[in-house]
Amino acid sequence: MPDETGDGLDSFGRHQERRICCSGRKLRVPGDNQAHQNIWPMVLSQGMRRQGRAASVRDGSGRCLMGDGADSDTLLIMSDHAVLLEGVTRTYGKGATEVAALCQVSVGFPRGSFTAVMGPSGSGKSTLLQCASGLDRPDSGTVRVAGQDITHLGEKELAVLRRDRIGVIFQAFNLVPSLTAWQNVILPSRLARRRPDPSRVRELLHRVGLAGRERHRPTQLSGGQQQRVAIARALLGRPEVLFADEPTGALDRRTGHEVLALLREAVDAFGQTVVMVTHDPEAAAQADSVLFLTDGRIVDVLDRPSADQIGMRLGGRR
Ligand SMILES: Nc1ncnc2c1ncn2[C@@H]1O[C@H](COP(=O)(O)OP(=O)(O)OP(=O)(O)O)[C@@H](O)[C@H]1O
Repeated sequence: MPDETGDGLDSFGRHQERRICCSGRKLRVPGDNQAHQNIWPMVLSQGMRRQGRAASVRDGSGRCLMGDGADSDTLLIMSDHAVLLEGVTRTYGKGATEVAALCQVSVGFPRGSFTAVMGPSGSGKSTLLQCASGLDRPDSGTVRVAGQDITHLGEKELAVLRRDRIGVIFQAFNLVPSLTAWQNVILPSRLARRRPDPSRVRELLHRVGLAGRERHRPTQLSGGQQQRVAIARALLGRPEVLFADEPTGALDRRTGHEVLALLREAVDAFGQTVVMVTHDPEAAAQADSVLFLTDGRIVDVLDRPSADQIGMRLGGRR
């Protein structure tokens, strides 16, 4: 198949097959002069073009998902991504201080999947999460959440989206200082006019190791405990997508395991989608796939790797 885009990809961006495998739905795409090709729509390596040359797209059972002339946009949406980034670029600063935090990143996170994002410090992991969750705007490219293009949404619409569909566990905890741990956990539900189930709130606080701390205010809690309040808060509403930036970084081993179990359960029992930045190979090994960033670009994806395999990929330190 000729490299028509000049960037190492054929007209269907098919080089992703070589290095991308995941829990996403596998589609079969007919090539020009080849039998049906399998492609993995979960992650599109940066630089993938919309070629729009697929004659038709069929799923594994041969059912036609897409007809003549439809473009790869349709293909991507049909593959049921909870979050989809296409050609996302985010640059900070200007001139001599300019930093390209993300360069043409295209990646899809399938509904009900758990993805870990890894890479060296400054490789763009947090920026990826911020752009994907609508907390930051890319300079170019698009971000879709549940099929909706959020790139140009106003602040009010973004706030509603984040309240109703997205949970974030970020390094800045954003707890309300005047509220107790319990009140902080239920605040988003209250704002969304939902009545939180007290037994679920109790269970979550217990599982993140905060039993007995329900009435403490943030200033009466350690940094790690404050983060755990934020984790319980993000999990309570069972959002469609959960973005977690180093959720276990400040936790002891036992609580870290419990938090990872909660994230895994969110995916397995409730079909939520989790995207988690971590530096810890043990934590990343809980995910369905691990995506590696370097200098703002996706450079590799591993499917269900072990902690040892992840350690090897990071530089053979294990
Ligand atoms: N607000 C900002 N202003 C200027 N530069 C920024 C800003 N935010 C991030 N950067 C730069 O963008 C690059 C990517 O940052 P980012 O925080 O996404 O990296 P990271 O992979 O999450 O790093 P770490 O693992 O250290 O948290 C870095 O070079 C960083 O210095």
